[in-house]
Amino acid sequence: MVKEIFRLHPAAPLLLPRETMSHIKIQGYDIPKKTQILINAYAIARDPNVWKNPDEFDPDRFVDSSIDYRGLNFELSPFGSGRRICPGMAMGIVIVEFGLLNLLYFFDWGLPEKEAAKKITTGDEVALDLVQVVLH
Ligand code: HEM
Repeated sequence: MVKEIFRLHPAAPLLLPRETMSHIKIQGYDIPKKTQILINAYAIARDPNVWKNPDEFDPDRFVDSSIDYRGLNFELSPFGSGRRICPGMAMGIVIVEFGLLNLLYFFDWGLPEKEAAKKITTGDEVALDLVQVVLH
C-alpha cells in the first residue's frame, strides 16, 4: 500500500534540483558541467513502458516484486537515490506508515450514502499533489 502511494503520489514529484559537477553523458546525451537536473519521478511512475496500467492504484503490483523505494530501483525513487538520497527517509517512512495505520485503526471508512465511488477526487487529475494540498 505504502509503495503504491509513494509511486503515484510522490511528495516531491521532481525530487530536488541538482547540478552536474562535470560534463557527463547519459544515454547518448551530452550534459555540460553546471547544468541543473530534475528527475521527474512523477512521470516515471506513469510511464507505461515501466509500469503495467500505470494510472491504476493497484497495491498488489508489488506482491512478489522486489521493487522497493529505498533508492536502488530507479523506477520507484520517491526519496531520490545515491549520495544525495533523502537523509530523513527512515523517519519519512515511519510518519507515512503511522499516519496510515492511525487512519485505518481509529476510523470506520465507508462511502456516504448515494455517493458513487467514481465521483471521489483521488488527485490523479493534478500533476503536483503538493500544490493541490497547499491550495485546498
Ligand atoms: C515521506 C517523507 C519524505 C520524502 C518523500 C522525502 C523526499 C526527499 C527527496 C526526493 C529528496 C531529494 C533526494 C535526491 O535529490 O536524490 C530529499 C532530500 C532531503 N530530505 Fe527528504 N523526504 C521525506 C522526509 C524527510 C524528513 C522527515 C527529513 C528530515 C527530518 C528530510 C530531510 C531531507 C534533507 C535534509 C534532504 C536534502 C539532502 C541533501 O541534499 O543531501 N526528508 N527528500
